[in-house]
Amino acid sequence: MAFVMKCGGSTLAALPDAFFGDLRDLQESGAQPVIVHGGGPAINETLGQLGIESRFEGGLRVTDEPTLEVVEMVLAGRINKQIVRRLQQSGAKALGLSGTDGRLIEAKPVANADVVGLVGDVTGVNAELIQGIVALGYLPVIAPIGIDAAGQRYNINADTAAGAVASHLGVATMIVVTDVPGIMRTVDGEKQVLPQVSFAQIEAMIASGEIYGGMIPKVRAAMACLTGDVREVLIVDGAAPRVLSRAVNEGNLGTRIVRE
Ligand SMILES: Nc1ncnc2c1ncn2[C@@H]1O[C@H](COP(=O)(O)OP(=O)(O)O)[C@@H](O)[C@H]1O
Ligand SMILES: CC(=O)N[C@@H](CCC(=O)OP(=O)(O)O)C(=O)O
Repeated sequence: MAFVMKCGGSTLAALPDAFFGDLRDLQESGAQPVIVHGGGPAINETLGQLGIESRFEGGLRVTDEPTLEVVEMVLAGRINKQIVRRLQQSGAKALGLSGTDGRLIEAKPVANADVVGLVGDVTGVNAELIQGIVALGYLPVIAPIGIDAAGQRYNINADTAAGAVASHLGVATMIVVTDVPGIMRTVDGEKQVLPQVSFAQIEAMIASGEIYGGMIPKVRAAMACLTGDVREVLIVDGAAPRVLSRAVNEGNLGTRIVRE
């Protein structure tokens, strides 16, 4: 029972060892996790250190050549290897790759490339390569950099990349691990987690501003991947104890988005 887990940069640094132990247990029990990770805050940090200004348009980082150089360095280098090391420390077998390795993530420029630059949409995923790595007993850890036929690389939002990997692999579940307990709504001045949301509710919450910023690419990626084999997307908090095994085995935490 394979599943794709997207791990956001918002929560990566704070994830406890137990989170990786949980992944090891799931791998050992035959659950076949595949990880796609982000790293937005770490990219911001390095861009800042290098004095490169950065901004977002509609949730996507405006990416020119020097920015892309840093995005690849941070995601495919520092963050990807950090996750692989932590998994290995927990006793899991992990293999880190960027979306350019083995043409794992094929991409094309996004529709508004004139505004955001070298940002990609996924056109294909080398599912055979991922399945081969899983069959060897390794947990694939994928950085969201894409490549086109001409060899041009692209910066891809990690939620978008994870949704595309889930679709192309044909897994039933995608789990989005972030720094909030799910999609929240304020009712009578009190913040509540929505256990389930419909596509219509999502659109209404985006329109009203109740879903904003980094949550927008998550819900868009969720709705986009809930078309083929993918049956559910769970948005959960990385800091919650045993969050992954509870999501996989019980399913009743965070916010669930299902196919309509
Ligand atoms: N309705 C909402 N419920 C919960 N979080 C929301 C909502 N709308 C926007 N957000 C924001 O989305 C953030 C998660 O997105 P982001 O920071 O991009 O995380 P990640 O790095 O995990 O992708 C939350 O920390 C919160 O600030
Ligand atoms: C095009 C685009 O915006 N790419 C993202 C890739 C990393 C990412 O998505 O990281 P999080 O999951 O931590 O947000 C970026 O440059 O920040």
